[in-house]
Amino acid sequence: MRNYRIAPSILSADFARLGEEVKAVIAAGADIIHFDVMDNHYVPNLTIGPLVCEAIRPHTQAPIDVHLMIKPVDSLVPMFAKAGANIITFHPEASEHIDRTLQLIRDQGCKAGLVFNPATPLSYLDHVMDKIDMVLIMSVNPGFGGQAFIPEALRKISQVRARIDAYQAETGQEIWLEVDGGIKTENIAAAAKAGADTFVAGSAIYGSGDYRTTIEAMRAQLATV
Ligand SMILES: O=C(CO)[C@@H](O)[C@H](O)COP(=O)(O)O
Ligand SMILES: [Fe+2]
Repeated sequence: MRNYRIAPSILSADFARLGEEVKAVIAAGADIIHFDVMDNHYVPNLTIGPLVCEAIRPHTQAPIDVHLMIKPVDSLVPMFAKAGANIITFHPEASEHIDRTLQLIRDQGCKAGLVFNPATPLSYLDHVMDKIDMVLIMSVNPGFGGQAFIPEALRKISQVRARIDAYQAETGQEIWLEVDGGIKTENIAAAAKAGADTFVAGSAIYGSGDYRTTIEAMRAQLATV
């Protein structure tokens, strides 16, 4: 069995009690905090920035996984690194110089990743695998929590899994494969079977009455893969 990681998206948390909400999901068995940044430009929604990242940082030792849905990208990277981000991912269409942005994230001491919308081609991976710590496959179009999982994402996850395994065999470099959007207890095993190892879930966890029960149910599903 792979080493699976569950990453609740705080987009569906109670923003008035964000520190407690972050602690609660980690205490309930989650591994990573997923932090969705939207700019009302690259995506049609507006969320949170580095100040909020800095505010939640003292509330957990778990990695903070910052998903940037913003354009341009580079100016905010050092601000999020300073605010305590551990992983920073961005959408390749939103960066003028993808290699430079990946390097900038690593230079700031964070893990770097590329995010693929449902219609974004995987060819963006072609010449930058050496600078990538995580690939994030969107299983919804970015911008909102609570959307339905797009099944075609499974095929894309399988294709990325094959690329990662081949690259890892050749170089030894570890690359995580995250899936984001519409992940629930009912479909998490399918995403794992396709090759994902890190699972973002916002509404399915924060919208459930009992975070621990939901995370345990997800892990039980992962144990069947
Ligand atoms: O990046 C995004 C949406 O753009 C996600 O991280 C969502 O916040 C996940 O929410 P659910 O689909 O799990 O409710
Ligand atoms: Fe996200």
